[in-house]
Amino acid sequence: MNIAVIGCGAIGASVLELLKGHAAVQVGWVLVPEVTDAVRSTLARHAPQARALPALAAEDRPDLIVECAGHAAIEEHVLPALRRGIPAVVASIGALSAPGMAEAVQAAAEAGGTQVQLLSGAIGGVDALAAARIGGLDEVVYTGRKPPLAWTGTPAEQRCDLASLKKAFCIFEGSAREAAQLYPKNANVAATLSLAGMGLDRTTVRLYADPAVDENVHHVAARGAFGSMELTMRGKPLEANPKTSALTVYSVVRAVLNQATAIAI
Ligand SMILES: NC(=O)C1=CN([C@@H]2O[C@H](COP(=O)(O)OP(=O)(O)OC[C@H]3O[C@@H](n4cnc5c(N)ncnc54)[C@H](OP(=O)(O)O)[C@@H]3O)[C@@H](O)[C@H]2O)C=CC1
Ligand SMILES: O=C([O-])CC(=O)C(=O)O
Repeated sequence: MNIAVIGCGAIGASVLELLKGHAAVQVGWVLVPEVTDAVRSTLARHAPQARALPALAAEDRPDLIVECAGHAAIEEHVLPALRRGIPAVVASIGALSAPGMAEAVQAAAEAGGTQVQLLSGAIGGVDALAAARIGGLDEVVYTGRKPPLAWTGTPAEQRCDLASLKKAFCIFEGSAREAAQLYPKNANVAATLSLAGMGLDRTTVRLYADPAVDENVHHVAARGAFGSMELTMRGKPLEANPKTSALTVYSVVRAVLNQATAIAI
């Protein structure tokens, strides 16, 4: 299988490293806005066969595109690939909270006769929640808690002084749709849980900057016809980006390998 990886940041570089040497999967393309020295160096170490480009050319036809770049990459790369019939796996789930974007993704996949897989990323239990939805859900509440540093460059900076926080501070309470729009790099899990469960407008989200934690802590509680579930993930952040949990990388690699092996789990 010859794949294109979109993004070569904290997730993309780690994905390239973990896929290196897998006989069944070759990375043929890495799509980035600009081919910097850092990108060249990552490719030299982990994917020397790959070509780094700002976009696929018309004659480039990967078997799968793997998005780990950010919300803008959905419109820029994923929609055109889907329309061409190239399947995709996507990490930036929060992008689907923008008006009309979920419909655009669906229309592009249908036009190309292909499928896009929304990855579970930093959270677990998505399988259980999506199954529970079939029977009917009454409530889903997601609470995300990250160290103050992980909220730099976000609207949380206007809500509190992140550097001097002494105790947990609730920087957001509202719907998953609003959370994903305000915190595109920190609320993909909120969007994932709501797309699997009760939808972007009916899923309650609370986000905390918490100096007492050094991991990215995700808690989900759900009730419905199936019974109830409660799950806490304590994800180790990636060194290259404290906003992102390492499990996101493993989730991307799992999805790619599942497409290339005889038994998928
Ligand atoms: N589902 C989940 O649980 C999670 C999802 N995510 C999603 O994954 C994304 C990437 O995370 P992470 O690797 O930590 O972020 P980084 O900022 O470390 O890396 C992003 C990479 O994508 C590139 N990029 C940005 N925009 C585009 C674009 N339009 N087309 C192609 N490449 C682009 C960047 O290039 P440059 O540096 O040149 O801008 C950079 O190489 C996040 O923005 C988030 O949306 C993250 C964590 C969890
Ligand atoms: O990686 C994480 O812990 C989750 C994350 O950033 C997000 O939900 O966007």
